[in-house]
Amino acid sequence: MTTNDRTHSEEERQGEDVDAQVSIDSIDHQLAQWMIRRARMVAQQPDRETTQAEFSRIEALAAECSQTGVLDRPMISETLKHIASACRAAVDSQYVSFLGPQYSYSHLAAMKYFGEGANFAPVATIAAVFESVHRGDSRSGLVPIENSTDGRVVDTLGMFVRRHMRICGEVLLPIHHNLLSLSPREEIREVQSKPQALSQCRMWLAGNLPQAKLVEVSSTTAAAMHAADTPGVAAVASLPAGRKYGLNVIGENIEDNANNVTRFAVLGTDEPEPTGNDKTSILFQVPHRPGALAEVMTIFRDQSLNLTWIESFPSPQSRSEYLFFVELTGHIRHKSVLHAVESLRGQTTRLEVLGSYPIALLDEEAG
Ligand SMILES: O=C(O)C(=O)C[C@]1(C(=O)O)C=C[C@@H](O)C=C1
Repeated sequence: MTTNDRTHSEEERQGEDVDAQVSIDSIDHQLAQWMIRRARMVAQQPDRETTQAEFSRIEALAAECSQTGVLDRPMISETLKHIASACRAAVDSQYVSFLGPQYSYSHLAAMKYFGEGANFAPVATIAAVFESVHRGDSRSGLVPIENSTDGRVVDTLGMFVRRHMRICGEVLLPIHHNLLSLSPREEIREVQSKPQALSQCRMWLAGNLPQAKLVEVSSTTAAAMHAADTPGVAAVASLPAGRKYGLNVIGENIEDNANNVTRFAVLGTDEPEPTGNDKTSILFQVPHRPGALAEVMTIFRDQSLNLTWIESFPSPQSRSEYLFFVELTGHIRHKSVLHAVESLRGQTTRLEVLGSYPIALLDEEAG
């Protein structure tokens, strides 16, 4: 018998004893009292563990408790994370901003990273997320940066170029789009969504609604709101957005690539410690002369750094000059990363280390 088996059988025995003595109502009372006690305890801890450390602890606990076979692991971990984030929000009025309204994919990613109980501040554009964090109205922000089908999110990269902003984490979210409307499919004359979402469903829309006009709006949830106001209009948006606005699901999982995943960057000033599985994001500009970029690339090669992403972006200042976004595995506190950054200083006209943070995994990769 392992320690775990012993713990579980003891818990099960205790569970049976409880069942014999108390009612569900009294268990609810106790749960509520423990939640209040937890929030008070959080308030008394000025040096609280980070949300991500807390969530890792909760994941491990959920995995252990799910072995009883009574409640499954995601149910236990999501509920505990919800309580943990609500306890934080109760004692700390820091906001997380994202491209809203509620139930946009950015909101779903923010809930995955910060927990459902966090204080959220939806805003109307990606630029407004950056401004909110820059002004200090929000402590953190969450922005889409890259999609597996559609590539980089231009609005986000453009804001990194214009605003000095740090990245302190990332979230990977599988994106399953839905066609949502009050009207039946044959009456849909217009499909609205954010350009990225329309692009991720381009083939499905061309094949299934070839006559419909495609209209770009500020977010997928904005599209769902319009579809709820106007018969004949459909939205490409999340299922929770469709539920919120009372829309019918006309088509489910309409993304062209079943493995459609968007990566979100978490904006904020936190500086996560190395975990052993980190990446570093860098933004730089090289002098406008032949071979300048090739020379910079040798710096990464010489330090044996593995580049996981590279994107070029036109400089807003000078036509035909480019900035480069690079992500590499490793933390800025690792010698090889630090040496590379020091060498880059001598060979670039602009250099920003956006941040070092843990590499995100999809739920199925995390186990
Ligand atoms: O409109 C939303 O729901 C968003 O959160 C934005 C966004 C994006 O721009 O990439 C996020 C994820 C999906 O890829 C589609 C849309």
